Amino acid sequence: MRHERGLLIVLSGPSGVGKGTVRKAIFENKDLDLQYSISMTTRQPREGEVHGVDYFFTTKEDFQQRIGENKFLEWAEFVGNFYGTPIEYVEKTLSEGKDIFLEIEVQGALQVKKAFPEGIFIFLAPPSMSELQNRIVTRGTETEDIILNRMNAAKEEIEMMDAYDYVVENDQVELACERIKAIMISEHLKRERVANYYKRMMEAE
Ligand SMILES: Nc1ncnc2c1ncn2[C@@H]1O[C@H](COP(=O)(O)OP(=O)(O)OP(=O)(O)O)[C@@H](O)[C@H]1O
Ligand SMILES: Nc1nc2c(ncn2[C@@H]2O[C@H](COP(=O)(O)O)[C@@H](O)[C@H]2O)c(=O)[nH]1
Repeated sequence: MRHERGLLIVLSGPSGVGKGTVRKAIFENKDLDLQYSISMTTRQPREGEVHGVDYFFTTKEDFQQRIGENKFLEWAEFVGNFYGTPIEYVEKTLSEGKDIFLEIEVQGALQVKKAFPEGIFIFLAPPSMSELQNRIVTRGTETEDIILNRMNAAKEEIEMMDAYDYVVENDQVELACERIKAIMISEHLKRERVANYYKRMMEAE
């Protein structure tokens, strides 16, 4: 039996920890029937990024107008750019009983937790700060200044780990994926058990 609304899963953590890499690996498994929430950003596209696949790229003016129109479930300014989760797709997906997966930074995740306390909040943690820096440098997409700012943000973000339901270390991509899949399966089973229990109670009355 499937509960009526889908699950909202938030994967968060510092820049460069591997959220995108792990998320793409999770989405390779089509059995999970998971929808990805494509964020909107004012950041310039990186080489190879596609509008409507990686992000919806937009201007600061358009982003600010959307904030005024309450078009975001959450939004945040992160190291000089705006990022936000379009609310309409999230609501539509959940109301169709499908699970939705958000990959966002920490300020945004905490906003979502207030709006959706029933969501599943997963913090992806690096094996060490030096490995985090190594990953973001090796990715080769950011300037030295931006890397420094993102590493400074990472120190504050790591302090918020306690606010999450789960902490998953991304030591190896395959292991991190397996841990996240196990969390999602276990959360589904828990909700099904609760729903079945209530159904039995109602039938017994
Ligand atoms: N477990 C891992 N071991 C080694 N390298 C990894 C691992 N996971 C990801 N990486 C590498 O680390 C770099 C950063 O990964 P990725 O872009 O997925 O991070 P991110 O958290 O999505 O970053 P951002 O928040 O800036 O978008 C990439 O070059 C990726 O290949
Ligand atoms: N609060 C939000 N954060 C988001 C969203 N989409 C992505 N992000 C996070 O921003 C940083 C930087 O991303 P990058 O692509 O410029 O490296 C990273 O932690 C993303 O996960 C969002 O909609 N809201």
